[in-house]
Amino acid sequence: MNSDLLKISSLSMRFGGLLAVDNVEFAVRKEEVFAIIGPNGAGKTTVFNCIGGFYKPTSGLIELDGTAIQGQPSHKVARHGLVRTFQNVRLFKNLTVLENLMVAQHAKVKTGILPGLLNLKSYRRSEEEAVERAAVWLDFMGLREYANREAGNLAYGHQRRLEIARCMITQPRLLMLDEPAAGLNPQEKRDLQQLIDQLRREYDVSVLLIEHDMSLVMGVSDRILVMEHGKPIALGLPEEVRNDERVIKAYLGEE
Ligand SMILES: Nc1ncnc2c1ncn2[C@@H]1O[C@H](COP(=O)(O)OP(=O)(O)OP(=O)(O)O)[C@@H](O)[C@H]1O
Repeated sequence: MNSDLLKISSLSMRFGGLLAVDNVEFAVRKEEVFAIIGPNGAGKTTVFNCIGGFYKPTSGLIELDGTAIQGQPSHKVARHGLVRTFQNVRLFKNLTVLENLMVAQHAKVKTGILPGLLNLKSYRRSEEEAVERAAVWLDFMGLREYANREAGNLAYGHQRRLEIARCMITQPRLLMLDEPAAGLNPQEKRDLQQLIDQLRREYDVSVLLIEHDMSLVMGVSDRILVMEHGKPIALGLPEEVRNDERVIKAYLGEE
């Protein structure tokens, strides 16, 4: 049985004369939390952008459960069950918290102009179901009391949780988190670690994250890929990576 959900082979991305990602290979297993770390400019975000359909890789293969997805735009990639958050939270800031969760489900709600105008029963039912799903995620994330507040007015930590809820409500197979701990206080970081753990356990989702916060990475990841200058320099369990000479050198060299 193949337990790999996402498989990256010989991935390279060139920007003009710069080889930002140089022959990267790794696989994320089903229900695994997999982190990519590395000093600034190592190529982590570029790998993310290739996987998420924001960049067309110069070469290489990206497979999700056996289906090649490289070069597909992000909305198509999302249909395969791969969704992401962003380094700087991206929400519809003028919409309420609940509305953000409703918009995220547009692909599931039976919309279409005619059924909506006629207020058909099937349309109403599917909208009710979407509200019910949103309520479940509001509770799960501790955001119910903010349901009718504009997303842009939420505390930053809550915005981050809403962004993750907005991904999870689409029932993804792979959740990609781009520096989810950035801007969070120590308590919020501990909550985030618990949250990631819980999502994987209860929702069978694999998590791929980029993160600079080492305590979160070491605490939550099953395996870690370390990149430097576009190349993978280590891949293994947290304790293996932590003690790897090349990794220590890459990080010390940064300071
Ligand atoms: N769109 C782009 N055009 C040109 N160069 C780019 C582009 N995106 C990234 N780069 C370059 O590619 C290299 C890798 O950048 P990338 O953002 O992937 O690194 P990173 O590991 O995510 O860094 P950080 O931790 O600072 O976010 C850098 O030298 C960067 O300047």
